[in-house]
Order: sequence, then C-alpha cells, then structure tokens
Amino acid sequence: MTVSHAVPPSSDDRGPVPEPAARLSTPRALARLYPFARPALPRLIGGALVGLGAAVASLLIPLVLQWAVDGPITTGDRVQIVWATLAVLGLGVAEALMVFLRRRFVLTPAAGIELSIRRAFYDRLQRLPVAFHDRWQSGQLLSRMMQDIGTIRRWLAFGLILLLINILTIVIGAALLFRWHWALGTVFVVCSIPVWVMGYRFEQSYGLLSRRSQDQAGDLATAVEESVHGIRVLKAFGRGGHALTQFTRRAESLRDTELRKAREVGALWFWHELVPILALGACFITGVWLTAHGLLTVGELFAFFAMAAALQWPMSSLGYLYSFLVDTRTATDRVFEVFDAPVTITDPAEPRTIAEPRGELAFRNVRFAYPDAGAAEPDLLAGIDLVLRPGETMAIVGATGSGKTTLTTLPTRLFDVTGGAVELDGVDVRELRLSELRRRIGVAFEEPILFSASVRENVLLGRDDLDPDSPEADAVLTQALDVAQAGFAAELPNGVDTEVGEEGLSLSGGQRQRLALARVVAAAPDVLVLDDPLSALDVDTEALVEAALRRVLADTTALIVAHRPSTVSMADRVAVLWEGRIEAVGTHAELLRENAHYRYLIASIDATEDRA
Ligand SMILES: Nc1ncnc2c1ncn2[C@@H]1O[C@H](COP(=O)(O)OP(=O)(O)OP(=O)(O)O)[C@@H](O)[C@H]1O
Repeated sequence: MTVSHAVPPSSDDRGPVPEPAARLSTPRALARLYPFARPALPRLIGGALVGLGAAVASLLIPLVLQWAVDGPITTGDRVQIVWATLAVLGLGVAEALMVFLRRRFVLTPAAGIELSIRRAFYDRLQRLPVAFHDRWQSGQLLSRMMQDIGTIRRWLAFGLILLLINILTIVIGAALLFRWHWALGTVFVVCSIPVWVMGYRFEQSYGLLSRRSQDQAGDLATAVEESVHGIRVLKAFGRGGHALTQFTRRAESLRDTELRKAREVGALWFWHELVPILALGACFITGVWLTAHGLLTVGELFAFFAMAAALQWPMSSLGYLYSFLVDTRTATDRVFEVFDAPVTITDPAEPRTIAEPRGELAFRNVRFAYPDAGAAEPDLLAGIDLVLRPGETMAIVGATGSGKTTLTTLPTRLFDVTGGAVELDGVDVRELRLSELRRRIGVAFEEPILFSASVRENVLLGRDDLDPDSPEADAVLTQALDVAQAGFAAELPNGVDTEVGEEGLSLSGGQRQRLALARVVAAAPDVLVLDDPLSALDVDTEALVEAALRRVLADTTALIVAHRPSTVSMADRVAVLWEGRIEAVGTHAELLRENAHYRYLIASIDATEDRA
C-alpha cells in the first residue's frame, strides 16, 4: 500500500508538483504512523482525555452561570451565590490544571515517536540500494528527515489532540444549545456548515501548495549542501555570485509558495473567525427573541453568551488546525515515499555460507545495465566472463566509460547483476548474507570518503569485531597504515585519534586516499576490490604503497582497476574490458604482444601520463 510513488525530488518553479498516483484519504495516510505511535498510545490517549476534561470544565461554567442567574441571583440567596462563584473558580482552575497535564502527557511520547521515526528513516536510508541514492537529492532526504518528521511530532503532540478536543467541544456545545432550545442549536449548526465545506475545499487546494513548499524546501537544502560541499570549486571558479543567484531563485520560489500558503490559510482563518461570529449573532437575535417571548429564561440567555465565549476559540482554531493537518499529511507522504521505496538488495531467504574460504572470484556471463538506462541501449556489461584464482591479482584495463568502476560494484552487491552471476568460492554472491559477503570482499573506491571521526575510527570502520581500544586493534591499525604508507597519521595533532574534518577535507587528496586504502587493508577481506587506489599519490609514495601492497596482495585475491602502467605492473594478469566484454586475459607482456586493443589502451594511458 503506498501513499504515492517514490517521487524523486520534485521541483520548485519548473511546474506544478505532480499529484501522487495513488492518493489515500488523509485519515488513512496518517494512520500509517500508527506503528510508530502505538507504544505511546496510552499516554497520548491520556493526554486526549485530560484535554477533553479541560474542555468539559470550560463548558460547565455556562451551566453553573445559568443555574446561578435563574436561581440564587434571582432569589438573592447569598450562600448559593458564594457556592456558584466557588464552582466557577474551581472549574477554571481545573481547566488550567488539565491543560497543563495534557502537555505533560503528550510531550515526552511525541518526542519518542519522532525519535523512532527518525531511527527507522535512517535505517531505511542505510538499507536502500545505491541506485536509490543515485536518484535522490541528499537535501530532499535531509529535509524529510528533519523538517517533515518534526512536523509529524508537533502534530501528534498538539495538533491531533487539539483538533479532536475542539471538534468534540463544538459538538458538546451544540448539544447544549439544543438542550436550551432547538432553535438555538439549529441556527448554530446551520451557520457552521460553511466552515466545514470551506475546510474540505481548503484541504484540496492547500494540499498541493503544502507539497510544493516542502519539496522546494528539500531542493533548497540540496542547493545549500551542494554549495557547501563544492565551496572550493565555486571559489576557484569565482562562481559564488552565480551560486547565490541560483540559490536566491530557489529561495524566492519557496517564499512565493509560502506566501500563497499563508494567503490560503489567512483566507480560511478569516472565514473561521467570521462565520462563528455570524452564527453567534444569529443565535443572539434568536435567543433574545426567545427570551422576550418567554421561551428561554434569562439564565439560559446568559449561559448562552458564556457558551459563545467558550466556543469561540475551538471554532476559530479549526482553520489553523486544518492547515496543520494538511501539512502533516504532506510530511507523512514524503516520509513514507522513502519507507515505500523498495529495498531491492537484501539477504537471501535461505542464505548459504562459505565453509572454507579460498578467495576465488568469478564473473559468469555477467550482464549489467543501470536502472535509468534506456531500453534500446545495449547493456553496459554484456557477458563478462572472468575468473580470479585464489591469491591472484588481476588488473582491469579499459577505455574511459567502459564500465570498469561498474564492474567493481557488483561483487559486493552495491548493484545486482542484471544477468549471469558473480560467484565467490563457487557460491553466487546473492546466496550469501550481505554481512558475510561484505566481510569477505573489501572495496576501496577511487573517491576516498572519510567520515567525521578519528583516523582510528575511519580505518577500523570494517572491523566491528575488534574493540577499538584493544592492543589487537592497535596492531591492525598500525599494519594497515603501514601498508598504505599513511605514517603521516601519527604526526597529526592527536595522532591516530585526530578527528579528520567533514569527509576528511582537512587532509590532502593523497592522504585521504591512503587512509581509505588502509581501511580496506584493515578489513582483511579474502578478496580486495580496488578502484584505481593510487590515482592521487605522487610517484614516490605510489612506489612505496605498491611495494607494501604487493606484500599484502601476495596471498589475497585482488581485482584492481588500473589507469596507470604502474598499477598494471602489480598484477599477475590483466583483463581487457572492451565493449562490455572481457576481450582478453593475460600477462602485461602477453597482451602487449597479442592484443591490439590493449596496446591502444596502454598507449593512450602513457600519452595521458606524459601530458601530465
Ligand atoms: N550510478 C550510475 N547510474 C547511471 N549510469 C552510470 C552510473 N555510474 C556510471 N554510469 C555510466 O556507466 C558508464 C560506465 O561508467 P564507469 O564509471 O563504470 O566507467 P569507467 O570505465 O570506470 O570509467 P573511468 O575510466 O572514466 O573511471 C558511463 O557511461 C557512466 O555514465
């Protein structure tokens, strides 16, 4: 059941936000929050009951006034007047206390619900495949995580309960009006009808605006995130002004939508303020007429005015609560679009395990096309057959864009093959638990990503089996840093406990690459997959890393994407990727002798190096 399809970031001023394909009614859309709200339900119900108690107390005051005016005030019974005064005071204090209690009841559970939705959302983001993250802007995900889930929390803490209480208060108030005289009740109900009709129509039009503004807020977050992330490029190219212009355009689009929202809400508020006043005016005239004709007592007329005052806030708040309801529905839709996105790469139903790991990696007639590739496009990988023998180092050489990096994403199932199979020690990788697979195969990417954490934490990321403070962890860390020639880490202000900045920006490209390499070495997998791991290193450091890697690679199977002759030289054999297939496999010397494409590729690599 989906509220709508996972709409990849919709946009701002490029046209109207598309209506989700399958819209649920608002109550059903909000009911999807139930699993998160269930643990907090007793307290939420408690809060609603106490809130209702406060509303009842406020409605009882007019009844006491009616009794006082028709009884002791008319008869002059002072004792009874004192009792009536005390009752009104008592009801007022009880109402205030119950409002206070209502807040106490709901605040903590609502914050708990927010936490559990955020946790589930983050967990979902972790489990969703790379293909999902390729399609979604990070700002869209961020705004859903922060802004939309915050809106849901505020709704559960205040909006929902207030809406229920206020509607109940209005119903009880109307019933009391009927009790005094059917004509009063009827006038009130008839005059209120426009309020409900306008509320319904408002939901339709405001829903679209609400969706657009929340999507635009996501786009804006993306713009901020991208410009902060790419601040060096923007500065280097002097494009700060251009970025500001683009940002301003997006911010203005959001402002325009917010203003349209505010105008819609303002119009609704106006009618929600005006109609109750008109209704009460009509009731007033009716009440005076009824009293003049002896059909209503003076006490009842007096109580009616008090009731009008008590109903004023519940009626006028409906406009605000409606818009809040629609915003929350939109926020819920946006959050559930992520929950509804399919997790396509999962553990198998009946996982196998590799009893005696040897480290043989085989590509058997592997085919692959990216999900967004056109149906008419040929597969990027169109029948890859390649076997890496245990302990062998295999380099992959191919033209730019031929699919080398893509090939490295398949063994760990960052993407699943669209045909054929990747096998580890004879077992299809799709038959292994993801945790086992990713423990056995380690990957270092060309773009080295470091997290905002210490060098130690970054390097030992894949070793959750080790206590980070244990001597064993220290030994693994030292050895990995040694292999990756990352001795510079010891000279950082706090050594290996130095926090490397956001994504390691405070380190040089080569330093980051060496730490990323150390991370995969520390993981000690059976098979290493390295996507051009030395591209950012200077010639001397590269030679040192190579020498150390050779020692590690001596008994580890490795698949290395090579863009340089020096990387090729580390390999036992080289595979030539050409037009989606492995055209030839052999030693560097054999291929130079026998394969024209290989000669061409090596020549173009050399030419690039010479130019560099
Ligand atoms: N996530 C993705 N979604 C869609 N298409 C992609 C994705 N990643 C890469 N591609 C496309 O797949 C093709 C192969 O890309 P890939 O990065 O695997 O090539 P490569 O051989 O590693 O290139 P290079 O040598 O330049 O690093 C390219 O045309 C690229 O545009």
